Amino acid sequence: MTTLEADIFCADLVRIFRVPSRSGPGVEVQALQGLNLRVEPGELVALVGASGSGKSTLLSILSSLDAPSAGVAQVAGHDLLSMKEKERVQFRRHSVGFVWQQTTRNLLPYLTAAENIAAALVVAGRISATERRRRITELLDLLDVSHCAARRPEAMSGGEQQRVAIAVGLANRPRVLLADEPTGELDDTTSAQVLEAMRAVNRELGVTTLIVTHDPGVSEHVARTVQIRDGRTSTEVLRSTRRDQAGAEEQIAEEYAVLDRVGRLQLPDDFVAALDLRERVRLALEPDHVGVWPGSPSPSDPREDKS
Ligand SMILES: Nc1ncnc2c1ncn2[C@@H]1O[C@H](COP(=O)(O)OP(=O)(O)OP(=O)(O)O)[C@@H](O)[C@H]1O
Repeated sequence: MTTLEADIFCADLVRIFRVPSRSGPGVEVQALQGLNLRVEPGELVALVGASGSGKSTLLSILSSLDAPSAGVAQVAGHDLLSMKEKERVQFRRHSVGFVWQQTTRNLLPYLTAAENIAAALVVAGRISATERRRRITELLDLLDVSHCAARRPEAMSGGEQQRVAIAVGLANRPRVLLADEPTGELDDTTSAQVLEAMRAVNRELGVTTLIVTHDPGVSEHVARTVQIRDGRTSTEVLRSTRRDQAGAEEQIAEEYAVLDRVGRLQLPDDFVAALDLRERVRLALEPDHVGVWPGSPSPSDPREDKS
């Protein structure tokens, strides 16, 4: 296991919440159960999971708002478990940018778009007025919201607010951009525009981007989607484009299961349902793959055919 060059690296990450109870010793909720995730510099990854799967818990840890109970968590070269307060402030100002679902968390309501970006620049350190103006213009152009420069959030659409929020998140040239349900409050068309904007900044600035969402539709906009289930990453879908024999472009989506360090993997729900797999399955090691069959012998089992 190596963290070399990864911009986001989690290994065996565990987060346990202790919930007190008046009548007894209380209960423990294991929100993350040994999560593994590696995101390379410049990647754009969507982390998709149902409600309660651990998405917000992971994002709180990656953004240093919360600390894990055990495991390894590193972002942009910072070790989140050993980080002291001074480093945490630097980390949040310079190494990561954030885009949250609620606009009120992203933008100050009494400032215009340009002033919101200026505020992020000023908080992070000394910057000349000329450089500040240049950076604001550059970011508003990049996110295609120059027309919102002098508007407050209340005078912008939901999609414009989120694109300005991305500009604010990128103001101090972070290595990593973390987005929590950035399209959660938007309709489908506007969501697609915001995701396209994130793709553009990822492509043009090379900023490593992690989008956390419950919306499986996001996976159509990114090359890599990681599924989180029960506090663990379970499967991944990798999308690529290739040319068929006639030279036409075709989109390919391939599903992979995540194998953890001790050899565990989760089968996708639809695979389990299709073969009615339950309780135990039969395994066979073949020269180039592992076969998985329902526990009871079935006519489709190749080993049955041989006998
Ligand atoms: N502060 C807390 N105290 C106790 N349990 C918690 C706490 N925060 C989260 N949990 C539990 O941890 C699990 C994961 O929660 P989390 O909020 O990370 O899921 P999520 O995937 O973000 O869900 P949603 O999409 O609904 O926000 C859930 O069972 C949740 O009830």
